[in-house]
Formats: sequence, C-alpha cells, structure tokens
Amino acid sequence: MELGVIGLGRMGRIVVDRCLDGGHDVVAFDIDADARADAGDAGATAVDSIPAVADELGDDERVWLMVPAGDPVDAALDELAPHLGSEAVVVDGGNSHFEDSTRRASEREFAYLDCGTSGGPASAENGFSLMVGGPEWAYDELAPVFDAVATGPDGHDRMGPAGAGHYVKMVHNGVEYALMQAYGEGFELLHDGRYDLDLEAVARTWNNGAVIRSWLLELCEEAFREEGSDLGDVADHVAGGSTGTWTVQEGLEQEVPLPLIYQALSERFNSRATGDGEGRFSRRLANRLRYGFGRHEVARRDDA
Ligand SMILES: NC(=O)C1=CN([C@@H]2O[C@H](COP(=O)(O)OP(=O)(O)OC[C@H]3O[C@@H](n4cnc5c(N)ncnc54)[C@H](O)[C@@H]3O)[C@@H](O)[C@H]2O)C=CC1
Ligand SMILES: O=C(CO)[C@H](O)[C@H](O)COP(=O)(O)O
Repeated sequence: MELGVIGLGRMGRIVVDRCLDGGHDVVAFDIDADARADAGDAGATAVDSIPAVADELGDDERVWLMVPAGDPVDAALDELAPHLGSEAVVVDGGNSHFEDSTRRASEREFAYLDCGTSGGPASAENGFSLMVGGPEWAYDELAPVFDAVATGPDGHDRMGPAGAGHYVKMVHNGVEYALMQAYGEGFELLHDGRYDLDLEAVARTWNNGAVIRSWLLELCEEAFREEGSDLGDVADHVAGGSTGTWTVQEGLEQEVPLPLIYQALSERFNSRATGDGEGRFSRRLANRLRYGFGRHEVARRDDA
C-alpha cells in the first residue's frame, strides 16, 4: 500500500519507518525541512507541501496525520481536503479530543479514522497499540498499514464509530496518570521511609513476577538505573495534562466518579503551582516517566 504521512516528529517518524519495514511505500511531509530530509534518507518519498502528498499518491489516497492535536490537525485537513477524492481515507493518529474527531469526520467528504496511539516513541521497535474509530470499510482497508504500525494484527482494533478511537485513548491516558501516581506514591514512601533502599532493585524485583509488574514499572526501573535511587536532579514539575483533563470532564458529564484520575491530575497542577524543584518524590518520578514512554522533556532542578 502507499501511505502519505504528515507530521514526522517523534511519533510520525515511527509510522514512516514501520510502514517502510512492512513493505509499504510512504510519501512524507513535515513543515520542518530537516524532518523531511531524514524521512527521505530512510526511504520515503519526501515532498515539500501537503497538496504534494495528495498529488504524489495514486488513485488509492491513504493519509496518516501525526501532528500536534488541535489547530494543526484542522489546518492540515483544510490544505489536504481540496486534493482528495471522496474515496480517500485519512487517519488522525494524534491525541485529538474525540469531539473534534466526530466533527472532522462529519465535515469531510472522505473517510476519517480517529486513531488513538499508545506506546510512545519507546515503542518504535515493537510497534504501537492502536484504538481506531470510524467506518468499518475504511478500517478494513487500512488494516495492512495498522498491522505494520501496531505490534501486529492483535495490536489494533476498531473501537466503534467516529470518535470512539480517541475516546478510548483519552480514557487510556486517564488510567496512565493514575498508575503513574500510584507508583509514585509507593516509591515516595520507600524513598522517605524506614530503610535505605536501592529503588532500582525494588523495581526490578517487582517486575519479575510481582502482581504489580508492568511496562510503567519497567520504566520506573529504568529511571532509577539512569538517575539513581534519589532521581538526581529530576524536578517535581509534571507537564502535560490535556488528555487527563478531558477524562475528568467526561467523568463529570457521565456522572462516573474518577477520584484517582482527578487526584493524579491535581498533583500535576499542584506541581506547577508550588514546585521549587525539590518537592515530592512521586511528582519527580511522574516527570521522569513521561520521558520514559513519550520522550517528553524532563524538567531538571535548575530549570524547574
Ligand atoms: N510522544 C508521545 O508519547 C505520544 C504522542 N501522541 C500524539 O501524537 C501526535 C504527535 O506527537 P509527537 O510526534 O510526539 O510530536 P512532535 O512534536 O515530536 O512531532 C510533531 C511534528 O508535526 C510537525 N507539524 C506540526 N504542524 C504540522 C503541519 N501543519 N504539517 C506538517 N507537519 C506539522 C512538527 O514539525 C513535528 O515534526 C500528538 O497529537 C501527540 O499528542 C500520541 C501518543 C504518544
Ligand atoms: O499519549 C501519550 C502517552 O500515552 C502521550 O505521551 C501524552 O503526551 C501523555 O499525556 P501527557 O502529556 O498529558 O502526560
């Protein structure tokens, strides 16, 4: 299959590489010229505008957007739409709000798939988990691409109609916040508690057979190995928050109590309001974990 990929940052570039590895042809564009050149070196056909992506594709117009959520998605769609036929399929693999996705799907002539993408840049080698919403025929049509970008056929599924993919990803992120908070609190007690513990050894032991083993816990182990048991100069400043905010808003709307997710989100907000960089260990671990899975910048004490 031939796929256009728009947005060649941390995530989009992995879409490109995994599609090329899977035997697909890729037409690639980013507003950043270096990113375009790198994708060209990797084997994609790099073009210098969004219309050129559509023009370069054959009759089967399949495009994957991996740009920041919000206005950049609408801007890319506005540029792309006049160059696509009604049989085209566009995938938005970013963290868009599900209501933006349902709006976009209804505004466009072509098929629109909202695709929640989990795994982050650290999943380049093994592939992502993909949660897709939109028309079934379009999902089936893109299945070979999803097979390549995900861990394989079991790493993607259609969650339901337009919006369902990004809805499921929003809730996934809420769970992610709460899990990070739970690990953070446990390690904070171990760090501040009665024994002088090697937290990398604790995490490694837990990751081998314990009830609470997980990938996030493997990332805790990695963080302690790379930063030390006291997390070195990692600051108590936790960035991000949009998807967790949406999850809490949706919980209020649906009258589903989400105290853990709300508390985890509040910890992030507090870390920014009060953080002097020296504060709570749980927040410092959450800050470092965001680098582990998402390659998000780590706030260090000097710049907290
Ligand atoms: N980093 C992560 O762990 C994850 C990120 N996501 C989502 O994936 C999307 C992309 O994230 P990242 O790759 O991490 O961001 P990034 O900042 O690394 O890359 C975004 C790329 O889009 C390009 N871009 C921006 N506007 C553009 C436009 N109009 N046309 C073409 N290119 C444009 C930028 O130049 C940049 O190269 C976001 O929605 C993000 O929330 C989803 C899952 C995990
Ligand atoms: O979707 C993701 C992981 O699943 C991204 O890494 C996202 O940025 C995480 O959310 P936040 O930036 O609010 O921590």
